[in-house]
Amino acid sequence: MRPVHEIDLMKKVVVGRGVRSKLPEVLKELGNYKEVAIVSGPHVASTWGKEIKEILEDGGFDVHIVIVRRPTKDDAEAAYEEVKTTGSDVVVGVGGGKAIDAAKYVAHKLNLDVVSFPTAASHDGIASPFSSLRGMNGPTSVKTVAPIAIVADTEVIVKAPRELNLAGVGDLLGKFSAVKDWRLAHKLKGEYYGSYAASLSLMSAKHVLKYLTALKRMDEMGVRILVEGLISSGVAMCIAGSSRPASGSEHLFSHALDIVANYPARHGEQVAIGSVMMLYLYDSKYWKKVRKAIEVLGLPRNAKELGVSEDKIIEALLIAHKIRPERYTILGEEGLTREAAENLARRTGVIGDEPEE
Ligand SMILES: NC(=O)C1=CN([C@@H]2O[C@H](COP(=O)(O)OP(=O)(O)OC[C@H]3O[C@@H](n4cnc5c(N)ncnc54)[C@H](OP(=O)(O)O)[C@@H]3O)[C@@H](O)[C@H]2O)C=CC1
Ligand SMILES: O=C(CO)COP(=O)(O)O
Ligand SMILES: [Zn+2]
Repeated sequence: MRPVHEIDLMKKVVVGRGVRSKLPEVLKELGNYKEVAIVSGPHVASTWGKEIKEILEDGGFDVHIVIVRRPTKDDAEAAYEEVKTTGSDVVVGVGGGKAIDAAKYVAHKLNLDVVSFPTAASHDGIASPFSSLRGMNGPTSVKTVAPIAIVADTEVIVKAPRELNLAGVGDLLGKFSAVKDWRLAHKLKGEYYGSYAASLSLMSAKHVLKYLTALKRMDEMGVRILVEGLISSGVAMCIAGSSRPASGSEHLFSHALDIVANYPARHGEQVAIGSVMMLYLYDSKYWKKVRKAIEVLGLPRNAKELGVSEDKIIEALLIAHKIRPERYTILGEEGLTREAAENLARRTGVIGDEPEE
């Protein structure tokens, strides 16, 4: 039990078709803002970013677009310097994970509110108080600030590249193992465990299995289900005050793969495969369910489809436990032996020809 538990949550969530037109009224409802900094990537800035700027200007705001090219601390710092010179009083992140992470970073440094306007639903950072930027302390996310509002326009997100949105589904599938790891750490190490946050996170993964057909279609209904799942997971992190409910050994595997193979695939694609392997270690029936879901959705199933060599998978499995030693998981303190890692990857079909039936 924690003596004091503070929770920062968003105040407003607007999800639906065409809700970008509601941005001015959402901002007016939340604060007395006048100058808006839109933080966006170069491609999105010239498409959706431009349209959002016009919508906000029509709503009476002064708007500055600040471009972030790479998901690095240096680029986020440059964005911070630029936003500072504009004198903006609110930040709106418009884009995929990179833009929203940078927007949260900038807002945190300037002590401003930040609104999340995802143009792709590629992971649960769209709703969490964490940013994942290269060049920070290691590959894991760092605490920045929770968005004060999320405005998710399904008409926008449905037009994002399908692989980006599918990666968001993969990130949600990771919650099956993440929550198991959290519970394990509570039982074995006495770590704080919040059952409400854990349930919320787990529910987002269960929703994926329940609504697999709509998610496979990834039409506006699918996008809505996905966004709601990502928000649910983001809220779980807000409640827990850490990414613990949403990130366990499957995320460690993904972070390790980013290190050994230099960011070979999308976050959620790696996490989903990691979850299959970690659930196998738990001897959970869910390893096959998650594997089946991956197959149905068309997410990468193995090393080849991820675009990495089988050796890199093994290397990642061998170092995963060292990434965040303070967060106990099924990988334990010593990690896996090479033989165990190879067996695990082979039996789950991540390397080799066929998974175990
Ligand atoms: N905060 C967190 O908890 C987490 C954060 N991350 C971080 O998130 C980032 C990955 O996010 P992800 O969304 O996959 O990648 P990006 O934000 O890099 O987006 C990928 C590409 O898609 C483009 N794009 C975005 N939306 C659209 C759209 N609607 N139509 C067409 N193109 C679009 C982007 O354009 P443009 O170039 O204009 O941006 C970019 O070129 C990484 O930096 C990773 O570290 C990962 C996991 C968790
Ligand atoms: O991706 C995340 C949750 O889905 C954040 O996880 P990390 O804190 O491990 O970076
Ligand atoms: Zn994740």
